[in-house]
This record gives sequence, C-alpha cells and structure tokens, in this order.
Amino acid sequence: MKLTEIRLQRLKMKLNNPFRNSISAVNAKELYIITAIDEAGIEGYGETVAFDTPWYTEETVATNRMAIESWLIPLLREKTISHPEEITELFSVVKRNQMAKAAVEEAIWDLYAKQTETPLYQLLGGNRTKIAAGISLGIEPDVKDLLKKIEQKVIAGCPRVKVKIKKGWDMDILREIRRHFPTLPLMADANSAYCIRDLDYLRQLDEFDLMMIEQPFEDGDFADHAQLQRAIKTPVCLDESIHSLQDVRTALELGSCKVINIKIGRVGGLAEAKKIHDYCFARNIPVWCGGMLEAGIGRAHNIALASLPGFTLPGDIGGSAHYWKKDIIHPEVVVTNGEITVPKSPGIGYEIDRDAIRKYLIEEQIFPL
Ligand SMILES: O=C(O)CCC(=O)c1ccccc1C(=O)O
Ligand SMILES: [Mg+2]
Repeated sequence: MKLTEIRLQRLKMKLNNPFRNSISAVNAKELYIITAIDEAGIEGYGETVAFDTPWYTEETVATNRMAIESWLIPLLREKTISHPEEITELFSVVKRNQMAKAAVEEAIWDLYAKQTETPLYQLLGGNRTKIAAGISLGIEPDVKDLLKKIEQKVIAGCPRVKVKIKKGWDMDILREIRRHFPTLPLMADANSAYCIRDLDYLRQLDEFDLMMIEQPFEDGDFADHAQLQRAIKTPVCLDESIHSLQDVRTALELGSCKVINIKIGRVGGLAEAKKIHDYCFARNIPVWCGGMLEAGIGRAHNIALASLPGFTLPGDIGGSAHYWKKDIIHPEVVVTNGEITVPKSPGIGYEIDRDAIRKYLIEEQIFPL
C-alpha cells in the first residue's frame, strides 16, 4: 500500500462519570484520532489512549503527539508497506512509546482491511460473532454509590464487574459487595496500590472468590508478583507490567501471574497484541482485553481483538453510552444481554461520525507523506 497522508485530530471529550482509581481521577479525555489515507482516498483510523499525565505508564497525550509527529510519521515516508504486520519492525528503531506506535499501526490495519475488503476481526484471526462486555467501576465517594452502580450493571446483564481498590478501599468494600452479590463474577484492580510488605494483608483477598486481582504491585515487580502468586489462591493478573511479548514470557516463566490483560496501546499495537494472544492461547493462559476509557475508534479496535479465540474472559469493553453522551462512531457500540456484536463490514466496522468529531475537535494537522 502507498500512504499519501496522515491526519492528526486532537479531541477533548468529557466522560459521563469521573473515573477514580488508586492514583488518579479522569474527568475528561484528550486523544488523537490518527487517519491514514492511501492513493485511492481510503481512510483507516486509530486512536491514542494515553492520559494527560503519566500516572498509568510513562506516556501522555503530549508525548504521543511528539512521538507520532517527530519519529513515526517520518518512518512512514517513502515506504511501501505490503502488510500492517511490517509496522512493528519499521517502528522498532524508536524505543517504547507503545501507545503512539499503536495508534498509527491501528490506522494502517484499518486501512489495509478496507483495501482488502475484509473485516478487521477476520484479518486478525478472530472467530467470535459476539464478545462478552465487562464494566470497570472506579472508586466512589461511598460504598452505597458503588453498590448502586453494580446493581444497575447486573440488572442490565453485565457478565462481570471489576472494581478499583486501594488501601482503605479494599477488603471492607469487597466484603460488602459479596454480601449483596455473593455469586457475581467479580474482580479487583489495584493499579499498583500495594507492595511486597502487604503480602500478609493481601492473603485476605482469598475470602472473596475473585476472578483475579489485577496489578497489585508496581510495573517492574515481576519477582514480588511471583511471591504473591505463590502465597494466594486468587489468580494474579498483570496489566501495567506487560509492554511486550517478552514481558509476558518473563511473567509466566517466573510465575508472576496466571492471567494477562492485553491492551493494544500498552503493547505497541495489534500485531504485538496478537502475538501475546497466540503465545498465551498455546499455553492455556487466559487473556482478556483491557480498556483505556477509549472513544469509539479505540473501542472498535478492542472489539476486533477480543474476537480472537483466546479471549475467554470478559474484557473492560462497555457500550459507548457507559462512557460518553455521544460517541464518535456510527452506530455506537451497544451492549445487549451483556454482549457486543462484532461488526462484519470491512475494517473496524463502524463509520466515523464527522459531526461528533467536529464537536470535540480542538486541533487538526495534516502531514503529507
Ligand atoms: O473501562 C475501561 O476502559 C477501563 C477502565 C480501567 O480499569 C482503566 C482505565 C484507565 C486506565 C487504566 C485502567 C486499568 O485497567 O487499569
Ligand atoms: Mg488495570
């Protein structure tokens, strides 16, 4: 394929509900929509997922912009790409900057899928027609607010609920949730709120019959996570620790976790996400698709990825209306009986809602290639 142009559009979108975790509160999201355009005028879309500040990983909206403009777009100049799987290698001269790379790579996957008139999910090797939705609930002012939100989601048919925990909002909250919802498929995400000194304290997690505990310790603490996993029955799942297939190998060989959360942005793109999926699938390690409070384009890519056979657990993929008053795709993502139908039209399978984009747009720039 020959790319003629990359378009960057910076959007600012207000979340329906502020999202609080152990470190940060997100009220609104700024993001870049990346559009890759070919000689025939076909457009492919990607979305950056970093936040305003580097609380989740080191990347931010500003570093995404700098990496894309200064290093990634120049790498695309005068290149003929025959398959999107070549992008990982092409971008490998730039270290890390996974979310920047992933957004550009997503746009090229979508473009390639449209050029070949194939749904993206099929191109990736997906075989599900529907995927299970899942919801992630932040830290609330009061446990009653959280219980009310869980109840709404359970009534709507949500197949699993994830809650955020931190010191002072953990065992008592989980006990209270279990008192009201004894059999609900439930998991907890700590976003690194604990450290190895809390090992004895964390043994209490085994009381709550959780599907897993997500990222209890810091990013690089593979050895400490392994020690925890040996001490508790609750499966440990790694999120922030996993930037590549190599990290997955380290985690599994050390016994740091039993489950992997795959996020396209965190691992540098769909090709690496698929490699991680294939590696885990061959070893019977369950994976699920994490979320970054995406707008519609990022969500569409997540849905395509989650259609692969190894995504056996519901991910953090909710309907558009859970996050936004108005999403930027048409139709919006809807959850019916706890499931999302994987779209079958070429590429990501959703149209861009240009009016919505215009409403959220704060900056636009075109880079000819
Ligand atoms: O609903 C979503 O998109 C995911 C919610 C979520 O848990 C999350 C949101 C932003 C950043 C990190 C995380 C996380 O999985 O740790
Ligand atoms: Mg997480």
